[in-house]
Amino acid sequence: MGYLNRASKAIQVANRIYSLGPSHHHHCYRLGLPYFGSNEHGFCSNSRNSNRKDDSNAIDLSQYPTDKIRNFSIIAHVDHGKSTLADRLLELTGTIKRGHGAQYLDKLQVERERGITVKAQTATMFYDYKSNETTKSYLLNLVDTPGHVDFSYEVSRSLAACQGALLVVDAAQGVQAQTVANFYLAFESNLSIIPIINKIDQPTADPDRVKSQLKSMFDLDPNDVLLTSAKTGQGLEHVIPAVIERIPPPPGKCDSNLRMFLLDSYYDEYKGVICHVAIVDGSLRKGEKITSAATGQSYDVLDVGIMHPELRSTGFLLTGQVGYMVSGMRSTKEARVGDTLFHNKTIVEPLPGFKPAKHMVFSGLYPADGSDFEALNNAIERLTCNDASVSVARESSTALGLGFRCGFLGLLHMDVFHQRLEQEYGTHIISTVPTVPYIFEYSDGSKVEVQNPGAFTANPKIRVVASWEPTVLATIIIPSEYVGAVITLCSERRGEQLEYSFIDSQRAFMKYRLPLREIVVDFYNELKSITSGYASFDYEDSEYVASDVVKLDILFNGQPVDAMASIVHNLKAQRVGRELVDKLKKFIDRQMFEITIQAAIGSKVIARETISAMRKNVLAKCYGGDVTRKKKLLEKQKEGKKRMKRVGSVDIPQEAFHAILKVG
Ligand SMILES: Nc1nc2c(ncn2[C@@H]2O[C@H](COP(=O)(O)OP(=O)(O)OP(=O)(O)O)[C@@H](O)[C@H]2O)c(=O)[nH]1
Repeated sequence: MGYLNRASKAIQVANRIYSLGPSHHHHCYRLGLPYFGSNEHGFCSNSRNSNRKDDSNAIDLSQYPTDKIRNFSIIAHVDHGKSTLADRLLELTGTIKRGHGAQYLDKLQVERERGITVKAQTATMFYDYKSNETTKSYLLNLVDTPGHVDFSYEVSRSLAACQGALLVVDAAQGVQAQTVANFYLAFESNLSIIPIINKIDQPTADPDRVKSQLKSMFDLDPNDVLLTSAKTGQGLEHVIPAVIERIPPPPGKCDSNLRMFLLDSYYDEYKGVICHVAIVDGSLRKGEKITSAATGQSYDVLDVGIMHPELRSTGFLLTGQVGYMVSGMRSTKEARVGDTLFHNKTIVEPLPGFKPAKHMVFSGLYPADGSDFEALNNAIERLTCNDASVSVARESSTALGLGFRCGFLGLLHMDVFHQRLEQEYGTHIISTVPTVPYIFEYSDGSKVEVQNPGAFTANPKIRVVASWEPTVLATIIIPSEYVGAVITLCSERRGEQLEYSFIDSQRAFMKYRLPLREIVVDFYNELKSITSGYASFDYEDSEYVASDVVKLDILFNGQPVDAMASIVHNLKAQRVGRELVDKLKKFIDRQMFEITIQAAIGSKVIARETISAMRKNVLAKCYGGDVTRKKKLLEKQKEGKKRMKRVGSVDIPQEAFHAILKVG
């Protein structure tokens, strides 16, 4: 986990949540770097100098025409060391002090716990490059990217502002699934790729083997490969010279009208929406008026600058530069990633934008205690300010009351969102079984997309005649001895093998088409466990395929719990129904009356369990009259009650809702 994520995210989080007082971030605003005034005719020449030479902190961006700029990204499989490498490059260029990264404001709790990077960040560095006896100063923009599959949209977003990428591969682990996925993202975007074999200090490092993998899989010349250890510093001195020599400068035209690409945005309590932008053509200055190609909305540019790595106001940004802009947008929803922004009253061709983030996993979120609806509403609103990739719609459930249906990019994205709601906003939530969007066709020819199985009720007049489910194309790389186990797992999950080959004598490469539904629940953990942790896995969205799916209802004392309904493949319905009922039984305490739990498809019951009546008395465990213990126990019971949901007359604990996530 690197400085970039830690610093920028932590600042946002700290300001919003922990009220730490003035942060580095605001300090930087106060430094108020000089504003160079306006110039109608381009800043492309390096003729402009700072008019405030007395300010040693001044950064004069006009000294950096496009040929002195390099924009690049670091891409890698999770844990191959890209954040550590990014930190080292920031240190090497004096952007942060050595060791500063580790001591800097903490990163998000979820990131710390899960060891993943949630959001990509950008930093500008300056480097004096000596070649042929002359020294020239370069401006380098490093765009950090997250590693996890759920966030691959962030990878493609960051690549749009780059002309090159460092492809980092662990010297011991070699090419892994996300190395393949990231390589192709970069390759398809026509980026210059600099292969780096990192962690060469490890005793198990085998750089020659990794070099031949890179050659055979991606046709990368072994002579072009850099060998580094981001830990010991070995080989790092060659990285920036390679960036300058091998990556082309940004291609934009400085004498054209402004075309600015919106890379990302986040919400800052004090400044409002802060946009990360790349200036493709022309230049942008504070005080100008700009318009969004996507919405037609106009804004005043209130502040412009670079991330160095904190926000440093520079008053303008020139062709090819990457930085931030504050423009009085009220919510990150106005800042559409991939949007083109241009000066008012100019006519420009919008840049090719991105596909909007595609929501692949949906789940209902309800307050564990019904009265906390407003608190949950507030928390979700604030959290989505910084994660516009979550879709939110209100819904209500007979079992759970008022709540929200949220769409996520993947299961990890969903988990992270849930965890942040609880950790950062102190909300207690009940989340329903995650589901993927299915398409149903009725006998009258109409089609519906179903994101919420609970709300999908059969209409006796029009029958369902066909159904489709989304699939993914999965890449799996494993040591050859695990091939059999992986093939078994994939066929249990209804996968279709598309490719099977060997990367080298020890590693197999497989491509599968798998129903998204089958990987949403616990696929990755299972894959890891049957391969002793050696499998690497990545996937991309693919088409919908026809599939025989049915709605499975769960009923308590004859009453369906809409939040527990799911859509499952017909062939698996029997088994899933049985497992759900068995599992639920374990979570329901005996109550004053008998409880029946049933799984049903339409009116056909496929599994049934009963819990006989008995009053559970927590105090029975207390011998004698220890008052404090008694009190504690009662408190605990009260706490437990809060997390119960009453369906009809049956109390269902939150754990029961969570437990059923794992079935399927
Ligand atoms: N031995 C050794 N360990 C390294 C080196 N570079 C990074 N690491 C360690 O490898 C682990 C993963 O490094 P990160 O930089 O967090 O990896 P990442 O690719 O950024 O991971 P995500 O941000 O989670 O995608 C950390 O424990 C690092 O300390 C290296 O050159 N040698």
